[in-house]
Amino acid sequence: MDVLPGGTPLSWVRDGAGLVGWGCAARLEVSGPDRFERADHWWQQQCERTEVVDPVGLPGCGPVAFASLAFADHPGHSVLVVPEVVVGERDGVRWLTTIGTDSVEPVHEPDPVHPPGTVSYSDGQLSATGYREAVAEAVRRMRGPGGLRKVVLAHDLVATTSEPLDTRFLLQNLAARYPSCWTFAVDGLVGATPELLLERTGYEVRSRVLAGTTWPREGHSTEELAAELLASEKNREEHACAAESLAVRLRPFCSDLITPDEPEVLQLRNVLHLATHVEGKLSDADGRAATLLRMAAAVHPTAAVGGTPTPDAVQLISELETMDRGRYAGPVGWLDGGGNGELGLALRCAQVENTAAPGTGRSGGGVRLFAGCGIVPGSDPDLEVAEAEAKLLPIREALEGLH
Ligand SMILES: C=C(O[C@H]1C=CC=C(C(=O)O)[C@@H]1O)C(=O)O
Repeated sequence: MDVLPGGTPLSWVRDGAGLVGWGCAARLEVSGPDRFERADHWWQQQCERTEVVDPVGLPGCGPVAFASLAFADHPGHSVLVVPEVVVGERDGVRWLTTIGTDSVEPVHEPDPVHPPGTVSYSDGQLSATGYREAVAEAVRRMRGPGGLRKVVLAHDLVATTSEPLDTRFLLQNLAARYPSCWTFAVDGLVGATPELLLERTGYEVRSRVLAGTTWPREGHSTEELAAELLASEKNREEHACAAESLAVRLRPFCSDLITPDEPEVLQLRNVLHLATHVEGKLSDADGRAATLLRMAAAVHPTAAVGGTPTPDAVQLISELETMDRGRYAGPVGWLDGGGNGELGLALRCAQVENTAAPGTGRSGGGVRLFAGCGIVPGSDPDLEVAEAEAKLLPIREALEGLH
């Protein structure tokens, strides 16, 4: 991450390993219900046209596309960026890839990272009060007839910085505080997600499904919070919906799929989640295993970000949230030319929109933060507002440079 120049960096880093990139050798923007399919087709074409010299041969070597897909079929656009330069690290091996040009000065002394100055917050398209009402309405509907088991509702918050935002400031702060999360940046969407939608390495596929949350409270030890979370019927129901949705839709691609019966607890600085690790072996019935984007199209949106049943939940999200999620809660990550890649869910993130800082006459920064919560019939709207606040903390603290 330290090698990234300013501008619009690309990142997918966890525990100091992963990929960072910059420059743009090729770019695709797509939208609509067939965005995954079109992105998949485009990437395969790019790879076919590219002559590759790769003496390293690890996943992530050779040409790479950083991808960030819109949550919804409408509205929202999805982006794939093939950087000119990629620096990667995996299993202690470091490499550098240049794409599309010989003239790039690959790794240079990057310009210094600029702090964002003072940060102020204002309501986004859906305020915390509006969010509470949306959650209460969802609970009312779920307690009536209709059969909706779960819906994930989110809201946004706008942060304005007195100085233009240097994305690297956010990336470095997020990676320092959340090393076990995937710190990502693709086309101005920046975050540190704990949730892995799908990882494909050769014929192996993995997922880390998260749903069901608690957060640190005074007078409660981490062990007490974890035990309470595991025993909470409401959180177990939220989690079961999410784990089921992933497993049921991933299974047709696999000759073997292992889904543990019981969730574990994942502990982060700001929250604790119920977590299920799913592992599978891809089948190659037609001589080729499914591509990562094809599988992502089938599993998205899981009930970690959508709900159960999916069509009703997605409809209710668009009715009650009254905001455009953009690429928040969509798949984000990277793909290589060999079919390997990792796609997380774009959570604990913000969309960077550098704008004029109000009243200063200077160019400052604008960032839209997002956080959402799984709502089930047993949800308490006040607690969901507090949970969303806890999920906004990673970006807020990274913006404010808190240690
Ligand atoms: C939708 C978000 O989180 C999801 C992932 C983990 C736990 C969740 C929950 O307990 O509600 C959410 O399903 C978010 O962080 O914006």
